[in-house]
Amino acid sequence: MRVVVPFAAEQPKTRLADVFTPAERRELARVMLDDVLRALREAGHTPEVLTTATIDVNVPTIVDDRPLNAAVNAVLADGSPVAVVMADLPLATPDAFARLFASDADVVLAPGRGGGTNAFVTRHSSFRVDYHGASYRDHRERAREVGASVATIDSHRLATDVDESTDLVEVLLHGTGETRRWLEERGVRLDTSGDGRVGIRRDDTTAV
Ligand SMILES: Nc1nc2c(ncn2[C@@H]2O[C@H](COP(=O)(O)OP(=O)(O)OP(=O)(O)O)[C@@H](O)[C@H]2O)c(=O)[nH]1
Ligand SMILES: C[C@H](OP(=O)(O)O)C(=O)O
Repeated sequence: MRVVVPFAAEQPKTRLADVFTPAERRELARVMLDDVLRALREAGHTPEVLTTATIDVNVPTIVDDRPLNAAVNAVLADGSPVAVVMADLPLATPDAFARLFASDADVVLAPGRGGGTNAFVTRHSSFRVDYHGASYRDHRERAREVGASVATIDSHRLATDVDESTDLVEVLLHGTGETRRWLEERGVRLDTSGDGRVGIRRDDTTAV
């Protein structure tokens, strides 16, 4: 099955502007992409990157500068089974991906924290994406509308996409790949000083 990884190459991770400079956000996006590609390869897949601009990466790329939905739906228009896996899932492991691919439902969804769709498999030629907002809920409805059977994968590792600074807590606690190392090298640390949830701070800046 084709496995396609959408990647915003140019101004990624804008919701992390309170923690990282634009250059750091590009680096972070790339190191997360590399972690995802490594886990997919170790799970036995041959991923392709669907990127908004040319990047130097040792897997096949499709360059498409249209918005996310248009670019992914152009891939789905082929009608063949395909998996779409977001590039910002640094906790993803081969075992977590194996669960995604093990289900034989027509549409298999891995929801993200906060309502998104972090990965899916479709074996139904009419299924199309409608990302943003509560896209997990929207994708379930879309799948049902086209008569597809639907399964949901309950996985902390696949549900953890890195959008906001609080998501970095999960990477520092549970990461096993390069993204955790990259964060630690840049002085990103757990902040356990508060009474409530653990946060993050940077050694070289004020707490965030
Ligand atoms: N090909 C493609 N991929 C995209 C596009 N927008 C986002 N992505 C990818 O889709 C996944 C989820 O996107 P977001 O969480 O919105 O990531 P982002 O756009 O880098 O972050 P924000 O600027 O904070 O929204 C990530 O793998 C992105 O790299 C796009 O327009 N085209
Ligand atoms: C693309 C979007 O990602 P999020 O903004 O939820 O990370 C979604 O999954 O619908």
